[in-house]
Amino acid sequence: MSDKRVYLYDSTLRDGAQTQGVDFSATDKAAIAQSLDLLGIDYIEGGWPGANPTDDAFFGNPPTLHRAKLAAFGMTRRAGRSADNDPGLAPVVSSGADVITLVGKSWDFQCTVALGVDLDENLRMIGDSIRHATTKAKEVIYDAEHFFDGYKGNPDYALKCLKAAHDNGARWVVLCDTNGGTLPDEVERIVAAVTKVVPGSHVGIHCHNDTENAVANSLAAVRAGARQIQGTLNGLGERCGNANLISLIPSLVLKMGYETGLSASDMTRLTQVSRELDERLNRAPLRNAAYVGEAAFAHKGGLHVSAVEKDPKCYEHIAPELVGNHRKILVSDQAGRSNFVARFREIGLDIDPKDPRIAGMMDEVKQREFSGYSYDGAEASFELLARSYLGEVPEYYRLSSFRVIDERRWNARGDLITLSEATVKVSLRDATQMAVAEGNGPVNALDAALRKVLLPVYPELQDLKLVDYKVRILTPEAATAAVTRVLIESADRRGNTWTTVGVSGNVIDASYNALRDAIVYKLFRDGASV
Ligand SMILES: CC(=O)SCCNC(=O)CCNC(=O)[C@H](O)C(C)(C)COP(=O)(O)OP(=O)(O)OC[C@H]1O[C@@H](n2cnc3c(N)ncnc32)[C@H](O)[C@@H]1OP(=O)(O)O
Ligand SMILES: CC(=O)C(=O)O
Repeated sequence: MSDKRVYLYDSTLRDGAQTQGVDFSATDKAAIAQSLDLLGIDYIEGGWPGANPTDDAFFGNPPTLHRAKLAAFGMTRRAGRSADNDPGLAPVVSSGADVITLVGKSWDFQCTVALGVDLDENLRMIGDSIRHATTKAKEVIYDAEHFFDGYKGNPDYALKCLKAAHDNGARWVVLCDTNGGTLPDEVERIVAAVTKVVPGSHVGIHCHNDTENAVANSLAAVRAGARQIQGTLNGLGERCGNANLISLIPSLVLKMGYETGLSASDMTRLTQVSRELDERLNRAPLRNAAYVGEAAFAHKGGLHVSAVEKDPKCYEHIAPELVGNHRKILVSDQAGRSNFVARFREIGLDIDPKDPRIAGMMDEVKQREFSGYSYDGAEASFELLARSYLGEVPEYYRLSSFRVIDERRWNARGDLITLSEATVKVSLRDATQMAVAEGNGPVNALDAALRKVLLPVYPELQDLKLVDYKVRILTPEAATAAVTRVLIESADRRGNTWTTVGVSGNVIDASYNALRDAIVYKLFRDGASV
């Protein structure tokens, strides 16, 4: 095996499950394991058999893996027990997993304080447990908890712990920066010292992100000779998390020239895998996530876009496609002509880059951004603005007025309820039409009334769904008189999504503006006839 091969060990389902706010079901775990397997990760740590019913259910019916080895996690035997008579160790070693990973102490301070055992007994706990595990699984790994703190305090003892594991059959000894306080230069120095005792091809690294250095520390360990990296998807994990495999893998492969189990085509799935995890956790993906974030290759500054148009290398450290991401050109008050021209090309708007109307459009966007609009997250409103400026957007309807009433009252059953009612009046194909609708809130009522009046003429709107509604206060110092910005995300059944923006000192008015753009954009995209 090449000296450049680094093995990836994913702990999303174990250390990741220790993240505040994360609670995987056994089904979640199976789906994530399959996604990691497809990606080309070498080891997938499924959890701790015997620790909770979810992990028991997962190991009771493990997913079929084609490329990865499944690892079961546990701790070394309790003090004073034998390894084959330890009720905590038993479910781990009999889990049927290909690999058993046992965490054990390697910091003398932890032995005396946390375990309350003498240092020799801890060495026996490690050796006995590892030896016992080797009789039950094909491969055994020792996670040396607090290794770096231990090494700094008592290097001889920390190394003895590694030797106890290695000499008793551990395939890997993994140096854990459990408290996450070690810096890259220390990691590199200490790992280099360890490889004089245990060969680097048997040394792994497990870093926590408490100083935001988990990825840098893992890369430093590899530089010093370690050949296994433990980490998690999107950096999940106890406290500040673990080393983020999603950003670590491309750095390791594309920048440092190491090999992993991922092929170049597997790497193009990184963005998808990262976002699928966020989707499962019901949280928004981090926009500025390295490599895979929506903003990782988004260009906003006019100078940047002008140069990226000539050669993307001017402002991109790698081609976004290598990790399955894509380039994005934003239009905002930071934009120059190049941003506009690039954006027009993206939306298929045919305009000569030298057209003098572009300057007028730029002024209008900058003025609107000054008043609170933000177009870099509301592409559909920008497209409507640009196309309207060029006279391409028909007037599908003209709003004459709307009125919204909120009422809080007791109903006949004695419950306190709040209802909204909206009335809209529009001119539509030369006739005035009016509709009234109720909703659980004013925007909901307004949306319902607009649909009621527009649907008979534009059946396309049947297929318009509002999927997200966000309000941001732009002038909090003005308290309840503040200017608000509303962003609405809409979707249709074909899977198209688009975002629109509205701004006003009145939140209903701002919502109407964003709602109007959402409707008009849908009609325009569908080619609705006026
Ligand atoms: C660095 C890490 O992230 S390691 C992984 C940490 N993950 C978790 O803890 C999640 C899963 N853990 C659990 O579900 C529970 O803690 C269990 C089932 C493992 C143990 O639960 P309990 O038996 O109730 O023990 P509890 O968690 O309160 O305390 C841990 C015990 O293990 C002992 N212990 C801790 N580490 C080790 C070790 N490496 N080897 C042997 N014993 C250990 C502690 O001294 C303590 O013993 P005590 O009960 O005699 O005081
Ligand atoms: C094993 C582990 O999770 C740690 O030491 O951080």
